[in-house]
Amino acid sequence: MTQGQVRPYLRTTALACGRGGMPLVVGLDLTVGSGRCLVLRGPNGAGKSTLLLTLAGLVAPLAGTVEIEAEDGVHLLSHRNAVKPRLTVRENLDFWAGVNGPTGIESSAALERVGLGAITHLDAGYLSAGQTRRLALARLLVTRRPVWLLDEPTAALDAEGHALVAALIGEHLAGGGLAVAATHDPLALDPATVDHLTIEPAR
Ligand SMILES: Nc1ncnc2c1ncn2[C@@H]1O[C@H](COP(=O)(O)OP(=O)(O)OP(=O)(O)O)[C@@H](O)[C@H]1O
Repeated sequence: MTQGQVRPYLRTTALACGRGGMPLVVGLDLTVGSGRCLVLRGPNGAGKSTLLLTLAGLVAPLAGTVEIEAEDGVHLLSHRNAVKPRLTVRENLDFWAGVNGPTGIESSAALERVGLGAITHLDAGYLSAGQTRRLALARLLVTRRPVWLLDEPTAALDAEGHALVAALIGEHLAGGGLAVAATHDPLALDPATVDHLTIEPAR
């Protein structure tokens, strides 16, 4: 974080969220501060993605509030990778830098970082599942955002990709950011920076 920047935080108060009017998570009081990662766990269908979408403001809460203090907004990495198959890998990233603002590292550096440096010219439609996920991760790097909401960030990634995700989150936290990550995989983060929340399935 640069001097003078507001330290980000995310807070929910008596939050209830769900889909189709059906509550999945109720009475949630959370605070996630700068330098912290909240790891969400729970079985398929418990409501982790729904909670992340609610935190992102894309699904309205059934009750309670979500408060996010962050000067530059939020990144949501969802199941959908938001990759345009007819654009090259590089064009995809430049598109997102244009939409979100090129406030992070250069597209070429971001693509090197996620292991796609040799195929920046390739149409994104030709990427493998793991390569597509890596391209989505590069989007987090080309625009600096203090709050990362990550839904299954390691989905489709190999062992080296899992380590990459842990390293990227670790650097984000060390830079003063915060993250909420839903995952079924182990995330090799510094335990001192991590809090855990298990979402139990609604009865
Ligand atoms: N638009 C919708 N309308 C009604 N129900 C929905 C809608 N979208 C999702 N659901 C339901 O909401 C529940 C929670 O789904 P959600 O994707 O949040 O679970 P999750 O914990 O992220 O699961 P997973 O671990 O499989 O990713 C599921 O039962 C799902 O079928």
